[in-house]
Amino acid sequence: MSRPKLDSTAVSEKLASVPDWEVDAGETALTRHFKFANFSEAFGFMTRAALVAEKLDHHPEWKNVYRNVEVRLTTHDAGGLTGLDFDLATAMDRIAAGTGTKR
Ligand SMILES: C[C@H](O)[C@H](O)[C@H]1CNC2=NC(N)=NC(=O)C2=N1
Repeated sequence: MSRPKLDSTAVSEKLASVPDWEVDAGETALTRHFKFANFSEAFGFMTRAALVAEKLDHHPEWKNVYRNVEVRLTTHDAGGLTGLDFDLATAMDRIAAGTGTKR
């Protein structure tokens, strides 16, 4: 699935719907740090998010340390941010909200 790279205006507009995420200076990626109650919650989040990512055919760059999950979203094919990154960010927010996220 090919999506157009978003310009600065579109990125700003879409960021309003995922306020817990940050955009890097070059507007190439969305990042968010999730902190869960324990490792099981963190890994459960990753498992559920992985299934959504596979369904979207859009995959996160992420790192898990104990109950922390660092996520970076970018569209490699487009060399920047596309609607898919915001779709996956929205899905991750929804999943985390259901698992007792601690920030
Ligand atoms: C062939 C397949 O659709 C592509 O390689 C997909 C897979 N997952 C992907 N994930 C991300 N984050 N960016 C991509 O450009 C991408 N491309």
